[in-house]
Amino acid sequence: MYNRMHQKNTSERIMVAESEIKCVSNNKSFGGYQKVYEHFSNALQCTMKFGIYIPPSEQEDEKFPVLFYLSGLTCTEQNVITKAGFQKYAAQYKIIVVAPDTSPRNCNIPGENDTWNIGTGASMYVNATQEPWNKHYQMYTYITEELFQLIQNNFPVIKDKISITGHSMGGHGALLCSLLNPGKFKSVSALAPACNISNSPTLLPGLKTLIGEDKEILEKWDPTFLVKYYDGPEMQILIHVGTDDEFLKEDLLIDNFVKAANECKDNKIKIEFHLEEGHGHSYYFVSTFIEEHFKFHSSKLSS
Ligand SMILES: N[C@@H](CCC(=O)N[C@@H](CSC=O)C(=O)NCC(=O)O)C(=O)O
Repeated sequence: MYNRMHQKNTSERIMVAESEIKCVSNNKSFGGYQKVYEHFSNALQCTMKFGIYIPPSEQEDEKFPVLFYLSGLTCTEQNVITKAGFQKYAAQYKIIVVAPDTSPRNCNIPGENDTWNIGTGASMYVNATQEPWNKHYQMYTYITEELFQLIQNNFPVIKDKISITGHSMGGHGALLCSLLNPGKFKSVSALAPACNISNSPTLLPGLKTLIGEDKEILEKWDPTFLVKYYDGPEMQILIHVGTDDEFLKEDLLIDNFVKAANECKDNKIKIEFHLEEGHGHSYYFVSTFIEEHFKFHSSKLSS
């Protein structure tokens, strides 16, 4: 099956236990292939797309570590694969990069497309409990179980070498998935992450829509609350953010996360924080520092 991954045509269909995945685009890039697949998600009960970059291989059946990249509000799988310029580093460090979409789509939920920070493109990477969102908005399960397994079942993956990163709401997602699953990810990093979602004026409306208003429940999905009680293996977290990031002061609340991480017992959380002069929130910032994140993850994935 691995060899089929490098076929030039895009009509390949790969049968998996859960559902068929279909390659809908395939572009050669830095010796590897940037592909986009489409499949029906059982967790989300809708059709989803994900990007996957397969690095160049030197021998048949070569397997690679994996980096999940979670994107932010308004994104699809396309933003990072067309704007971040990561393929050069994924090829250099021989890492598969998985770029999921940011939410279920076309679920016919009233209001799903009304605003940029609620519903479509705004899953907050949580499992919704509120009707009617809960039938489809199970993005935490999609990322940490369904897609996590699908990638291992269908691509040349080294199964215990999987890391996670993300930008903005996706940075929140990367911190959330790693803190709730101690040891599942070899490393975690984030670019301009939303660290304290239950206090973020921009992200809280989308979160409340999905899981309600109960403060205790909101905090269960908030990395700044979770990190205090983290009791897994020691975790080093690389974070970059720009001084001119429009969301820095009111929405990202990175200082709250760092303060809470310092309260974690046995000092298990070590944060390498970079405040970058003059940078904003966009993919011009992401593409500037993405190489640092590949270097960081490569050092952990190869250990
Ligand atoms: N309000 C604007 C800005 C939206 C925006 O900046 N989205 C960021 C993520 S914000 C938190 O997750 C982003 O990644 N945009 C995609 C891109 O390609 O820049 C709007 O409505 O667009």
